[in-house]
Amino acid sequence: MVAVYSVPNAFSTQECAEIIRKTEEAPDSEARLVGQTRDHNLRRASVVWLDDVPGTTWVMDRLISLVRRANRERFGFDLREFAESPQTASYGAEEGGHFAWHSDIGDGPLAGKRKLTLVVQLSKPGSYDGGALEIMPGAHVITASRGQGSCTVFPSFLLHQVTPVTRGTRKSLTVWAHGPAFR
Ligand SMILES: O=C(O)CCC(=O)C(=O)O
Ligand SMILES: [Fe+2]
Repeated sequence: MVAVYSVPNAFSTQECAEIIRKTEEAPDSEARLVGQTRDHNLRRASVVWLDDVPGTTWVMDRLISLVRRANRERFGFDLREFAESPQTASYGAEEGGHFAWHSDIGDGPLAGKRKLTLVVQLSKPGSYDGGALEIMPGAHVITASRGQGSCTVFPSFLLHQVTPVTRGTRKSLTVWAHGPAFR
């Protein structure tokens, strides 16, 4: 089984631009980690919760159908709900934007039920350097497509990272699908 499922052009260039424009109008918060700690060595990014951005229901609808498709075609996990708002993250070179190796499954009531993680690349690949999304399903690291609008889905327990952004800004959109905890 290939551990990472990807869909190129899951969102069009215009749709990515629309999501960026709408989230930039919303106030952002410095990224908090699973468990609400703030560890800048682990992650530096600013985050907007999509539920706080008006007029983005269509985005959630698209994300849900992408997760359903990935789960049907690849993972077959017991998924029950989308218990957390999708999150847009902005990783800027000036702030040293990055997210070190981590798993998305945490101790909290919601983070403990995460089963699939879906990430959409919102930025044009040439607009930033670094900022690669890397996933480690085993001995090898898989680098997610950088294509704007591409979507990458993987089990939330897999270690993954965003390498430091060294030029420009990388924006991404993440959503989790939840279900009974893995045993
Ligand atoms: O921005 C990304 O590509 C990954 C985000 C992430 O790993 C997370 O929010 O848990
Ligand atoms: Fe993550």
